Amino acid sequence: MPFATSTDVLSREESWRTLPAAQQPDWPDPDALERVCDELRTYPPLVFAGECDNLTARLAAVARGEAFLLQGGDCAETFDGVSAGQIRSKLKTMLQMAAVLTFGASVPVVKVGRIAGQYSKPRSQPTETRDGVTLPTYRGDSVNGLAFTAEARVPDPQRLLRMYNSSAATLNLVRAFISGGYADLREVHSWNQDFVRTSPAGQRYERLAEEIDSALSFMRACGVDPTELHRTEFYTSHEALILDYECAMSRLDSRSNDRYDVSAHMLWIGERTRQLDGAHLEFASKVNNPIGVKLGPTTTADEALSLIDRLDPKRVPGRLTFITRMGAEKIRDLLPRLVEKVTAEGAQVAWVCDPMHGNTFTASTGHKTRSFDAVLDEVAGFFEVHRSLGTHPGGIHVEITGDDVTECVGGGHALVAEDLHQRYESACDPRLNRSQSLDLAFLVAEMYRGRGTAAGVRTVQAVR
Ligand SMILES: O=C[C@H](O)[C@H](O)COP(=O)(O)O
Ligand SMILES: C=C(OP(=O)(O)O)C(=O)O
Ligand SMILES: [Mn+2]
Repeated sequence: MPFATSTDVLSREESWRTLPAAQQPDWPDPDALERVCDELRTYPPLVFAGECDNLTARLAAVARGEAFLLQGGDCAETFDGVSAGQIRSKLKTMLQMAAVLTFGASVPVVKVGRIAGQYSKPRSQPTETRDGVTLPTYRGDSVNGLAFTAEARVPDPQRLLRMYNSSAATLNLVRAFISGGYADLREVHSWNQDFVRTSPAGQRYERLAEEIDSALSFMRACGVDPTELHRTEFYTSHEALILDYECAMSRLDSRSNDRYDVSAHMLWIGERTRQLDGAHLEFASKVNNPIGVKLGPTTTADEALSLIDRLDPKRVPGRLTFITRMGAEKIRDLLPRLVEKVTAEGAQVAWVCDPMHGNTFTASTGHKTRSFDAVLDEVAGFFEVHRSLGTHPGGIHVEITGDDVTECVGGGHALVAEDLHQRYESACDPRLNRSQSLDLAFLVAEMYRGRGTAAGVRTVQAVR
């Protein structure tokens, strides 16, 4: 029995409750919330502390420059999205992107989904107005409903139980796919079956899959068929936003007596909740999972150093990942100073680029969107900065889906604003669809190999 569940022990670790917690729901009935949290505290962990430590070790390799992080998935998972088809299609897209990056860039890829727990959303505005009616904003399925009705928008703590159950069901299927052979590299063609004929990205992928096949056949012919090729690791992550939930899901590991948030392998703190004197940092500082922090364009180098002191005082490589999301127009100006100061201080963090959240805009049609070119440009800027400083561009953090949605403009099919209404299905931010995601993976692999400057990669894209 790896975890102690005594509430006496748990209550010692609630120091975050004395600090201001941004972006928390206005739960109408605090007693109902408390009853839900009491119940969550009795539930089994979704992940095991040892798995979190394994991910820390993988992220340490990223920080040392020996591996690349691919972190991706929905902006907001939904309870309705917990179906075999949708889970398989998200996993498939991540596996295809990882195959492209591993083979195309010759680097081990650490795969982390925004999955099995990404149900809570921070928002820019507390309310939303449509046709003169003002209601509280949607804060993710863990809090309230997306439907624009007064009833749906009331925060309901019962949803936190559904978050746990939906996370468990999703994770169960992900684990089954991973251990049952679906993620075996020998399946590299089958992930593409429903895709290859219809899409240039699918056709390009098919050619790469053939090369992987040849390489595997060559290795087998040489008598080498290492089991590592048939085993894949896949980890889960989400934003640690609703602290009552995350705290109720924290447990002591009986092996080490260390505390872990067992709702996911990795947690990150968002741009809107990373205040140095706030509750989210306090909570994250008390759990041993690998932690990410989003760094937006207002982040100062001193803030970055203070974040390291708070979250990684022992300087454990792999513990802390900085996920920068500056915007394509700002990254080349703002990132160098952060990286320089952090590097000079001697802290070994993993640097990862989120090219989505600094590049959101409202299209002429009223849809919240992102342009594939801006996404690509931010990644290119990220590579340029790290290359010029001699530091490691450690990965990408992206909002993607396995479905053929029309949420971001540009990419291989050159979607335009007028296309967005066709399949705009995101509950929150616009995601890259499957073919845009694969396009991105190919271009990132080129940048990683050093062949792709920003301009060069844009030319490759234009002539395809
Ligand atoms: O994904 C995240 C945030 O919730 C989102 O970017 C905020 O979007 P908003 O400006 O629509 O609230
Ligand atoms: C809210 C998000 O990002 P950020 O905190 O960077 O705005 C997100 O990742 O969905
Ligand atoms: Mn988002």
